[in-house]
Amino acid sequence: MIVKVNQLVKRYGDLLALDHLSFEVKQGEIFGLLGPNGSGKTTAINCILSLLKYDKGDISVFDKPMKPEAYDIKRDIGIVMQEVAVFDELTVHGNIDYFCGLYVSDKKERKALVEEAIKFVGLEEFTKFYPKKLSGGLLRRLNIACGIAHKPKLIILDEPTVAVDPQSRNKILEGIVQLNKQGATIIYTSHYMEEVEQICSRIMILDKGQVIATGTKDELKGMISLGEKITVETYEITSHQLEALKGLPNIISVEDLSGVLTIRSAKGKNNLENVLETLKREQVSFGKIYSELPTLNDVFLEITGKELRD
Ligand SMILES: Nc1ncnc2c1ncn2[C@@H]1O[C@H](COP(=O)(O)OP(=O)(O)OP(=O)(O)O)[C@@H](O)[C@H]1O
Repeated sequence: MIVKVNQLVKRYGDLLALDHLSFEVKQGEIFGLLGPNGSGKTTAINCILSLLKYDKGDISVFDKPMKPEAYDIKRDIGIVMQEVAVFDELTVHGNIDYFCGLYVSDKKERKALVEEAIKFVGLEEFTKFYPKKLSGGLLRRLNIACGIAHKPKLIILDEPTVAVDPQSRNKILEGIVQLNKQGATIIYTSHYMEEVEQICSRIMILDKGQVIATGTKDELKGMISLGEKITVETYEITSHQLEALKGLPNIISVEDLSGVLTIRSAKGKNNLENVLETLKREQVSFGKIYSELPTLNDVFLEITGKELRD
């Protein structure tokens, strides 16, 4: 096991930030930690890294107990924290070389690793730039290069795409998948469900320091009753017509919000076909109609009763 967290409890004064949290990260996974702001993601990461003292529980990394002085373990971990942490006095190249140098003393080996990291995050044209001259997205990419240049076995990224432009965001996500393909196990925290769905092989959903659910995205979606969400833009709909839709098989709910119908149905075949037939039969005039599968937000909503997004 790459990481094992057992019954972790962390309090900040009266606030219970982690409430008997247990989970495991296996070799080769991109493990997603998904939760709204304040759910305890950063606290969990800081405990795993022994940056934070906790009240109860055990943590092991690479099957060894994790402690503040476990330098042999720390050497094989790459960290990309939420806050960009680079030196303003050093150039892009200088920063990556500095951080890589903390782990790799051989000059020739380090030179190759630094070059590779620069190429990897696509900062070739900016190697002589100082951090202050970089855009937010490029700065994040530099932050990532500093965390991964020494080729760690475990890479922990805490919300690396917050406030990043779409181009850099895609570059970062592609890069994470690439690092994983090259053999690194990844822990990825985010409150963006789309990103987590896109890249993570397994996802743990956190809320108020507790595990809400864990599984692949399909397993998580299979845990809820919602199977499909059909949206219909109607011009006008009578209560009789609404009742006809509500009476269809597998329907969970039909909501009418100023002419936009949201029809939620349980897993089952032909939901869209049945809705279309009913609209036609009941002579409901409508514009757009589209069907969507459940998202991780729907999973969160059904389990906790609130939205994942703030
Ligand atoms: N140093 C601290 N002192 C007191 N409370 C804290 C401290 N750090 C975090 N908290 C609180 O602990 C809870 C968990 O915070 P944490 O930062 O771990 O959540 P998060 O899921 O990482 O959120 P975000 O996405 O906003 O970073 C929150 O209620 C937060 O306000």
